[in-house]
Order: sequence, then C-alpha cells, then structure tokens
Amino acid sequence: MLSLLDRLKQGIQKTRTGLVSKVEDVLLGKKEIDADLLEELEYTLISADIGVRTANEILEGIRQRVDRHLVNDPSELRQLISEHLLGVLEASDRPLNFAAEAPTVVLMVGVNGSGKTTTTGKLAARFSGEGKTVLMCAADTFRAAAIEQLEVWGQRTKSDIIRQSQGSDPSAVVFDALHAARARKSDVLLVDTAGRLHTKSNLMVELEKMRRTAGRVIEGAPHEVWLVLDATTGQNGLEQARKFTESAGVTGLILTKLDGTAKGGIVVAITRELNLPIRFIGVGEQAEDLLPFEPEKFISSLFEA
Ligand SMILES: Nc1nc2c(ncn2[C@@H]2O[C@H](COP(=O)(O)OP(=O)(O)OP(=O)(O)O)[C@@H](O)[C@H]2O)c(=O)[nH]1
Repeated sequence: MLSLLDRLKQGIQKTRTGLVSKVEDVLLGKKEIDADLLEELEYTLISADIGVRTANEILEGIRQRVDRHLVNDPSELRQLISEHLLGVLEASDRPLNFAAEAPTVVLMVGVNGSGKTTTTGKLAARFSGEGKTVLMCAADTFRAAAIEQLEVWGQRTKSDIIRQSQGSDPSAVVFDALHAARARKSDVLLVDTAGRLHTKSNLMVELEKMRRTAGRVIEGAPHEVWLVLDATTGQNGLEQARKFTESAGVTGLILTKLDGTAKGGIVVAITRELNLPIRFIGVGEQAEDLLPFEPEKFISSLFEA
C-alpha cells in the first residue's frame, strides 16, 4: 500500500513535469540571471496556471534580489520559487471550523461534474475511518444518478443516507437530514448539493435557502461550505469559484482531478485569488484518493528531487 506522501507524489506527477521540470529546464546550464532567463521563467510559471499575479510577484522578488546582489546564480531560483509558492498557500491557511457539539454540518457545493458526489463519498470514507459517524444528505435532487451514486458510497462506507425522490425541494431534504443527524447523534453531516436545478429557480438562491435552513435547525450550521472544483478546468474554474464564493459563503476549497492535469499551479492561483484554504485534493477515483491538503507537503512533493 502506498503511503500518503507517495500517493500525493504520484497524484501530482503531471504537475511536477509541467511546472518544476520545466523550471529546471529553463535554469539548466545558465550562467547568469538575465532578462531572457526571467522572461522564460515567467512564461513557464504562467503556463502552469500559477496565475499572472503570482508569477509577476515571483519575478519581481527575483529582480529585486538580483539588483541587491543577494542572488546571482540561476541555480538558486528554484528554491526561491518554491518558497514563494509556499508563502502564498500558507497565507490562506486557517483552522477548520468543526462544531463543539455534534453534528458538524458541511455543505458541498460546485458545478455538475466537478466531482462533488464522489468527493462527498470519499469524505464519508475518511471521516468514518477516523471513527466518526457520518450521515450523508442527497440534496442533489436534480439527478437521480447522484442519489444512487451517494447510496453506493453509503454502503461502501457504512454511512446512512437521507434522501427523497428526484425533484424534491433540496432544502426539504436538508431539513430532514439535519433533524436525523441530531437525533442519531451523528458526528458529521455531509450535504451533497446540486450543481444545477430542475426548477427555474436560481442555484445561488437555493443554496442560500439551504444555508438558512441549516442555521435555523442547528445553530452555527453549516459550519463549513466546501466548493468542489475540477482542477482540469484551469482558469475557467476561477470564475465559477468567484460566483460561488460570493453567494454561497464558501469557507474552503477541494480541488479534484489533480491527477489529470499538468497545470496544478491552479492550486496557487485559486488560493491567492479567493483567499480561501484548500482543504483536500482529489488525485483519483477511489476512496483513498482524497488527500488532506497541507501546503508544506504539497510544495515539497512538487519540488523535492
Ligand atoms: N481522476 C479523477 N477523477 C475524479 C476525481 N474526483 C472525481 N472524479 C471523477 O469525476 C467524475 C464526476 O464526478 P461526480 O462525483 O459524479 O461529479 P458531480 O460534481 O457530483 O456531478 P453531478 O452529480 O452531476 O453534480 C466521476 O467519473 C468521478 O469518478 C479525482 O480526483 N480524480
């Protein structure tokens, strides 16, 4: 069985190649830090989706150090880049808001296909593996398959599911689930919401309604709202993320399908733009392929030889 660190390394292998190996290629054999080298570096960072703002800052930091003669050897730049990226990720890090008194209610939001249902199942596996009792709520009533998919995860992780028929009011399912979680003394309630609605009503309005319902039944709920984003959608994901963050009170991010992209620099761009912590990353389809996101481990796995 692979260790967590090995799984992380394997999961971000493409980004290692797409970002770090390319940075190394740019630096290889260079004797001095000149304008051409810096331009090539900037291009490489932006191509890996790190974001223009962060790439500019990195370059600016390097230029200042060069001007002050604090750095003159290209081989030192790899370390400077990794330190800067770590700094960005750590700046948005903050502790989880788990309820003092169970249940902790987590709302899972995001567009269809981002991996929301799969991630909800993986989280159930993780929390129950930690000895917590988990209840899942199938509030994605738009897609019958999403309810069934969640049920499969429920069986796999021995977690209960609260569901209603397809097309029901998502807030009504949430209401039931909140009461059930309290009555059953569940530690965690994971609410899988829809990325799209069967009714004409606005998705963001529905999400707001679910949040209000949660807060009315359980004080302080939802304790966490996690936005699930498909890392392979790159910069397009950022626009989506902004919308959800404005309307759904997002408290943390989960980036899925990092195993499928060389542009994992998006992790940095998104944290930076939204000032939100990444909680977990998805690196495959199995339950064990959801890894807790730790900035230090992520950066060292990317940059260590
Ligand atoms: N490679 C890989 N595939 C993933 C990951 N997470 C989810 N998937 C796959 O992505 C696809 C979509 O996942 P779903 O969980 O159905 O997506 P969803 O957001 O719930 O979609 P709706 O139910 O339509 O809202 C599935 O085939 C998953 O197995 C991941 O981290 N890596």
